[in-house]
Amino acid sequence: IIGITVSKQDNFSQWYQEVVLKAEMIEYYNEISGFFIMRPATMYIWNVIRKWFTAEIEALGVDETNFPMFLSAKSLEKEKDHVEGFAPELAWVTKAGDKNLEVPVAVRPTSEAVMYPYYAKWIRSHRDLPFRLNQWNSVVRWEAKQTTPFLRAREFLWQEGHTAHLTEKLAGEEVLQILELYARIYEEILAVPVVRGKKTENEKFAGGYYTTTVEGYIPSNGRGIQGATSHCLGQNFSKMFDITVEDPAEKGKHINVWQNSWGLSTRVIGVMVMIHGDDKGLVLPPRISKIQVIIVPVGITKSVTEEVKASHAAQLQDIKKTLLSAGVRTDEDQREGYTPAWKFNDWELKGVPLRIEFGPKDAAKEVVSYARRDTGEKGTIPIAEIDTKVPELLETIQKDLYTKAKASFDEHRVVVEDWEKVVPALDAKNVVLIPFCQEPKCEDKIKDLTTTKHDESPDASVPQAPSMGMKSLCIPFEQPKQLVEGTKCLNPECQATAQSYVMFGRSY
Ligand SMILES: O=C1CCCN[C@@H]1CCCn1cnc2cc(F)c(F)cc2c1=O
Ligand SMILES: [Mg+2]
Repeated sequence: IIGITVSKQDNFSQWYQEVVLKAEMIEYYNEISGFFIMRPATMYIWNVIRKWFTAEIEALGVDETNFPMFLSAKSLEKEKDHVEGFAPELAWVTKAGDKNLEVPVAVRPTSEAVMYPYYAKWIRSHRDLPFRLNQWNSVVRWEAKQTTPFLRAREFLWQEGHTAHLTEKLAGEEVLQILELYARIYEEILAVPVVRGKKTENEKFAGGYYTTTVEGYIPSNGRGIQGATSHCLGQNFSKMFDITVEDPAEKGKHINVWQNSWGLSTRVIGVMVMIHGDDKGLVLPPRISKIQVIIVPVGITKSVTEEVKASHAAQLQDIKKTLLSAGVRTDEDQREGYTPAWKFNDWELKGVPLRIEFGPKDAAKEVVSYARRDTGEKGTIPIAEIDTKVPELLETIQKDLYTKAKASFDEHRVVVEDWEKVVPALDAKNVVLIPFCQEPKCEDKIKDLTTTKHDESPDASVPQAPSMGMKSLCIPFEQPKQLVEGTKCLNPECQATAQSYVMFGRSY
């Protein structure tokens, strides 16, 4: 096994590709670019998330559904004004066998247009509300930009929830309930901190009314990344698709329902890899690690007597059984012909959070030796205490991973109230919180003003690589501080009054 050949610091994008490949999470689908094969290590993580989220939304009264994967041009037509921007991403089927299809069909990039004609049919009375369906599937978006595993693929797994409510208030409550579930997936399961907020007009889903989002931060390049979105669609789609109920307050009157749609995709796995991984490879939070503890036998040299070998082997089995019955996902590495060191590297590459080394010396002292994957810390635990100490250690690892990532995000999320300090802050791998007027045109201008074209650097001898401008990431629900009355928008070319602090950054 050759490990990761580049350092995360020096070559982040190659580091990332090597980690997802060598940790056996992904295989490139070489037949067609932009598609990736998700292997068991990935599907284990996705299924932990799916099980947890399914239980939570079932408790909210959401049912599961499964709609066809193809869209007719006719139903796409209904949402044409906001879909036109997406048209280049649509994949079309034009033939079946050697016959052209009368009417080409599109592969779903999302399922509003597939589902909502049937919402119109099924939702008649206010007693049908709230109407809530969720489906787990894959969608296809023929991305033009460079693709990368998990973060930007032409097909990805996600869940898409689509709900209908009687009032804006009821819809709004659910939008935030789901957003909080997304935040918990990141924070409690993936040990990744996120900022909760609302997208600006420029960044929201154009077909919707407003978009709420959880935003992540990638320390390696200081970029923001959209983690998952929960949209209130308002009555936009119920007007397009004529989804109405009789007004309970006024007989004969019909009202368009208020809808939400919310989605979280396998992108979450890429975010987790980028944040926790290191130069030895993947680092998995215990909550999502298929193997939480790997036991590696050590010290079985030629000089060890058969008798010691036998008792050591028996004790190792006891240790494994004790951990398994303590609810720890435990395995042993008995591969012949590989040194312990080789095995250590292999399991470190695959991100197993805790290694237990057990040899005759440990047996004699009635301890196990351990090594934490996240910090490398080593120690020993009395065999008599492993059923409590090992689960505790795994919990500590989960918490420490989150705490470390949270500290990094908090340190690199800075309030900037002097325009000159914005680009330097971005260059120092920060996302910034600036007083902002929230005008779309102003946001476009800010992106422009913060895009440094090459050769604009002071001494042209060192042509500064062009760096992308900053986009708005979200309007944080939790504002960093009270905005002083009358504060101006930070954009020097804008005279408008700032509405709030808005988080901006270079982003994925
Ligand atoms: O983001 C979500 C959550 C789950 C349900 N859908 C919403 C909005 C999806 C926004 N969106 C996102 N991407 C798209 C790509 C396309 F090619 C296209 F035709 C339409 C879309 C498109 O509507
Ligand atoms: Mg897109």
